[in-house]
Amino acid sequence: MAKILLIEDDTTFVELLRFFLTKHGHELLIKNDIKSGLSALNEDTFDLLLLDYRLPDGTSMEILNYKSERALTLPAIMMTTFNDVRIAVKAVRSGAFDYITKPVNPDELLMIINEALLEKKNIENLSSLQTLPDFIEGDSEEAQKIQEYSSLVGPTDMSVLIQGESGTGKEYAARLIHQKSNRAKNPFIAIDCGALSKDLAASELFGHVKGAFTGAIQDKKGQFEHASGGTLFLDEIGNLSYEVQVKLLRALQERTIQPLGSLKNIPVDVRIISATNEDLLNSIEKGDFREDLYHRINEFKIQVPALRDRGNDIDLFIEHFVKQSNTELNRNVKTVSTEVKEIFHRYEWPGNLRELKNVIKRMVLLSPGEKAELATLPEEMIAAVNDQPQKNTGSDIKAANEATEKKLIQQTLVKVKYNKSLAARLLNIDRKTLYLKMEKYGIE
Ligand SMILES: Nc1ncnc2c1ncn2[C@@H]1O[C@H](COP(=O)(O)OP(=O)(O)OP(=O)(O)O)[C@@H](O)[C@H]1O
Repeated sequence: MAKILLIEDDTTFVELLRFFLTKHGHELLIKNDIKSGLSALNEDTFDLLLLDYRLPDGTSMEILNYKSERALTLPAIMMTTFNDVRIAVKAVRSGAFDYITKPVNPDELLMIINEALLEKKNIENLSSLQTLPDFIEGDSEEAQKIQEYSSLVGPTDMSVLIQGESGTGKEYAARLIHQKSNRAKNPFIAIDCGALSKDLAASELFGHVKGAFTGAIQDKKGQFEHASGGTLFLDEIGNLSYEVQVKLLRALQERTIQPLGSLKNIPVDVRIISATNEDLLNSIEKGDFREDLYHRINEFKIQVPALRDRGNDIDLFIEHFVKQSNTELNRNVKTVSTEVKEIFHRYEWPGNLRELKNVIKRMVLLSPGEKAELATLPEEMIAAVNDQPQKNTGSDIKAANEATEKKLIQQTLVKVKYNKSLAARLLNIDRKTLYLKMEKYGIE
């Protein structure tokens, strides 16, 4: 049983949810707008948030922001209309556990709630998952490179920077590196820097002593100390404030930390793996990210490819996620129809593997038989594919162009012995564009 805060203004729908969720043993507190929702959140503790996106006094992004600022760990599920799916993806990036589109399928909602509660429990019980269940390697050249690089860099103590779009598997890659390291038996602690408020980030990383700031009622160890002997995974590192970046740099250089409010230097032995889905070089140019820290965390870079750039790896993931969903949902889907497969291959997957996993779970849930049909896919996904210009199936022009471009850049760089100004001139592009492309293709 979970204590759920439901923030929704559609009274009929509220009644339906109240009936359904209490029938399944959950306790519900219902609020109809952001203002009353926030004060409920402030006054009481809940296990889960169920949020309607559009509310009379704004959108639920405000609730998600409040949750991040306070570093509240309770999972939030966003309910949106079909047209709001992009917003829903944004919500997930802003810390929502998942989203569900309206009209809500009650079984699907229950499934997501159960998953969210399970994940919350797992995080609370074990912030370091030592095993990587069901890891799919992939056959594409890019995927093989991740394996190869992880094996090479794993046993070293080098700081690794993992770049890739949201949901591509950056945390999975980080766990893989940890597993291949000599630290594998020690903790792997993942911190979502995007979800930490400016004020809490330093205390979360380095700890604090009693009285260090209002609300610091007792000493608290930071994650650097908890990860001792192991790996600290800093996800969305670009979101750390400048002040915390300075402290982090000092911790990495001196291998000691100073809890807030303390003068004591505590030695730490932690390997740092960071991840970002933004271009940190851009952030450096804008003055948002320190260049010295960038070089310190980027002793080795791994680029995790977007799902749309992984060629036929998608077929392996489809098979894998279908099997996983069959087990979780007690279904028996053995194949997907040709139409479904075509949509999967043509869709752009802005949310990458996480989105594919969610779409497949929904598809499996809605498939009573052995074959998953087109009607089980979200309508907006089919519409998005149908709006795209038809691709030349079998030969992906974008991928082919990018491969040619990458090869040309590599050949030119070798020819001019990595003189980038000369290479840029020969390639007829400016230096900045060359740097961006080298970054994009992982050319060192
Ligand atoms: N190699 C893999 N094999 C199987 N499943 C994977 C693999 N990589 C990622 N996944 C699945 O995809 C989901 C997204 O992966 P992950 O959380 O590592 O992505 P991310 O890039 O760190 O996301 P974000 O940018 O939001 O932090 C995970 O829940 C995991 O189930």
